[in-house]
Amino acid sequence: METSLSKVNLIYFSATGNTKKIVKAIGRNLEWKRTVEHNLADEESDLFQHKIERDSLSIIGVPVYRGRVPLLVAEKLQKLQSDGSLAVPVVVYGNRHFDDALLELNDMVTGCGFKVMAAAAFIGEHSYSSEENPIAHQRPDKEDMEQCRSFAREIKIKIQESTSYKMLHRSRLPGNYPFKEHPAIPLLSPETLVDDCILCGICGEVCPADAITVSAEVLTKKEECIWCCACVKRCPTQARVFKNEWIDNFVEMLTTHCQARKEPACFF
Ligand SMILES: Cc1cc2nc3c(=O)[nH]c(=O)nc-3n(C[C@H](O)[C@H](O)[C@H](O)COP(=O)(O)O)c2cc1C
Repeated sequence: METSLSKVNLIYFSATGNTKKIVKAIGRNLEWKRTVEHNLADEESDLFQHKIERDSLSIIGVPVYRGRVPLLVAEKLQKLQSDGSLAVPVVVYGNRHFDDALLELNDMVTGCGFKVMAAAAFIGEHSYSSEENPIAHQRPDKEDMEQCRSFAREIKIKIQESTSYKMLHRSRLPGNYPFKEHPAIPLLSPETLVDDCILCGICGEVCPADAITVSAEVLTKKEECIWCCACVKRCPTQARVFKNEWIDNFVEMLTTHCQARKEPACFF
């Protein structure tokens, strides 16, 4: 690719893998010589140690939680520093809505010193989707991947056509400021069915909030749990379950009202 940009950063948080898939698909289709992946859940990441290179483009992806950027992710994002390098904020939501999340991510990214050239909202399987209650089940799918390709193509054209990079103005993004409040939620977390648990430790490894410790039994710190369901989705014996009245009612609402397929939205 003929451009003065030396590098693409793929920066994401992705508890159940959808955001990662989308960000990587956009990155792949940019076909840059040098592409570096950074997982925001990785505490050791050198991402926070120095400013992002000025001649780089960062695709920054986060999932939508309750119409916002998840609090845990917001804390991490605030530590990023840029000197005016280009960024593309991307949110991934579970076919309900992304509400204020893209506008919020845009504001965070500009607050860190990035210049936003484009943004997008994609759809991924809902964290509470299951075979019995499918919500955006198995998305992103082939069509979503195709949309990642055309989004990347448009970014590429924009970069190749101009050296001054016309920026995306926040007024083009859906969402309202002040952002919707983070609602108060009950102190709940997935539980372990002791008879089915083989103490393999995978739930502890995949938990992005470090809420689970596995030794002679599985211990979950409810106050740390972000309800992401990574432990539920990755448990090899289906021993982790998130079933309670609150979640069951919520899943019923999603299953009833969020079946109509939503499509990705891209902004330039
Ligand atoms: C606590 C929580 C809140 C969520 N809130 C929303 C929401 O407001 N709108 C929506 O459409 N999806 C919502 N989702 C679904 C996720 O955005 C969706 O599953 C996304 O694909 C997860 O991305 P990941 O696989 O990268 O973690 C929520 C999921 C969780 C765990």
